[in-house]
Amino acid sequence: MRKCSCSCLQIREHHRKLRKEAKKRGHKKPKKDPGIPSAAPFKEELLREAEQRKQRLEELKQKQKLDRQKELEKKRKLDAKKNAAKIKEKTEGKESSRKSEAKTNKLLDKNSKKSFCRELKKVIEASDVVLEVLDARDPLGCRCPQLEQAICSGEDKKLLLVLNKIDLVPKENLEKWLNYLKNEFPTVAFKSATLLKDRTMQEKVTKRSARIDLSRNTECFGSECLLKLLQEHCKTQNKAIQVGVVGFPNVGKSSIINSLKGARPCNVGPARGVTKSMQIVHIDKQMKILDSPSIVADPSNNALALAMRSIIDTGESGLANVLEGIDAILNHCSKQQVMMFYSIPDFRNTKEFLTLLAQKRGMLKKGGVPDTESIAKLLLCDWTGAKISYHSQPPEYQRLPPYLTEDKIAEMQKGFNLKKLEEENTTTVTALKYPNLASSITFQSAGMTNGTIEEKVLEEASEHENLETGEEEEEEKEEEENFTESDDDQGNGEEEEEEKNKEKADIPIHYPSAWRRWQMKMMPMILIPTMCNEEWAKTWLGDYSWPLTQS
Ligand SMILES: Nc1nc2c(ncn2[C@@H]2O[C@H](COP(=O)(O)OP(=O)(O)OP(=O)(O)O)[C@@H](O)[C@H]2O)c(=O)[nH]1
Repeated sequence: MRKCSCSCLQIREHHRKLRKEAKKRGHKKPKKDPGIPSAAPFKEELLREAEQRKQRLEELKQKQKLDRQKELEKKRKLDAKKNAAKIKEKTEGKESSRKSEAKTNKLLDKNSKKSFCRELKKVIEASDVVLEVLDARDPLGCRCPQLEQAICSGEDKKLLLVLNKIDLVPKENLEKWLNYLKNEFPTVAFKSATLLKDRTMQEKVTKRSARIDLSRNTECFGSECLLKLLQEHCKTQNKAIQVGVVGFPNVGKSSIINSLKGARPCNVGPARGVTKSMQIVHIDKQMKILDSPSIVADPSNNALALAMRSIIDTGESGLANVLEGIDAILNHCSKQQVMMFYSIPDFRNTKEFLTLLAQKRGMLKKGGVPDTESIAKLLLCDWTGAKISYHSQPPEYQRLPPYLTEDKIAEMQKGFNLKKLEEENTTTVTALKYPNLASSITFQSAGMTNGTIEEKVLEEASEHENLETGEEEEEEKEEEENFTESDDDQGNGEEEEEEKNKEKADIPIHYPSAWRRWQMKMMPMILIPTMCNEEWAKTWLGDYSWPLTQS
């Protein structure tokens, strides 16, 4: 008992202390709402009202909560929209930069095509004799009727055909072609030296000669025959002559010049379009040889001609052309032979062929995906390069092109010792090793390839293209504008609604306490009768009733 009374006292003492300290700090306890006195009239009504008000308050709170949630959702949506817009801007930026890149590429392409034309024209105009270089694997496909016509129509110009890369076709096929071509223009069988000695090469050769036999690549065939032919013509002319070397890309123009010179003054490579401008090479006092950039293939050519004879853009934008090119090549070859040559199983289409080949050669992208694009580019280079052996057959019936009459043929042959040429050709043919017919892929030529010789033609084509691309761009712009306008309209409507909701949510709500509300309600009931009746006032208000009663 004692213990308990002691602890009670201590607690009371503690509470007193706390109250004292609070008083000192001036902190008063908040007054409690006394509520409605139980004797008050209309109590139940007031309580009901209070209940209703509570309910309304709850509803309002709920509504405000919902509004806030809506607002948050809208904010989130807006943020998402902004982010999407940013991403779109970025991608559009990239796209536009890609577009501009493509445009510049196109421009470069156009400019280079123009300069190729210009340089080729210079070479043709400056030449007394023009050598049209043909790839022995598809001689007809390497002939350009526009070029031949331009030379035939010019006075005192001679045109010779040089059948290059004869080491890549079967002997019997080569002979057939020589017999066919000699009926139109004097033709020289040729095999260029593909690995010519310069200082760096000599070092390599001495180091590696023990292992690799380079004689096949360093030796050239037909150069003596060609040089003799040109020198004889030079004698008949009684002046120094200039010999232009022309042809489609990769036919071996520069390699022929290097072989004639016995050195490497001209750049050679497996890529197309290595030579970009006219290059003069002095053979002797009487003869200069002019290297030229390739003939620009006309876009109106069929897919095969474009694949084999044009400088295809191997960038991203030109990928479709590369695949189309491979497709065209495969369609013009014997499938069985292609399968044998590449040692791959049967394939249904070009894509499958490229996939199989990429897998076989280990050309894989990240995750082991076959790199079909790279293998396609490589193949395209291979088919005009220095390795693959394929052959096409000359047409059964020889039909002369319209610009080539019998008289013109005789005129072109004049001044050349054709008998000697034939003899020299046969010695060249017999001196070389050839692939056998079975191992060489049979290829179906697409015929002569149209080329663009005149710069004017290119300009007209580019103007036409510009007009088309301009129209396309305008259409794109219009579409974009329509899209953004409709987007803006939607956005404005939503924003207005949001603002209205915000205004509604911002209205402050003050709720008086229950006691205050009771007072307010009861005030007129007390005041009106007291103002009218002195007795009532005295009983209700006592001494405070005098100002009311006096008035
Ligand atoms: N097997 C073989 N390959 C050759 C022969 N002549 C040229 N080549 C190869 O063919 C490819 C193209 O040779 P280029 O001399 O650069 O051909 P181009 O016509 O000057 O090429 P562009 O300058 O691009 O027009 C090179 O890889 C040469 O090594 C040849 O007689 N036999």
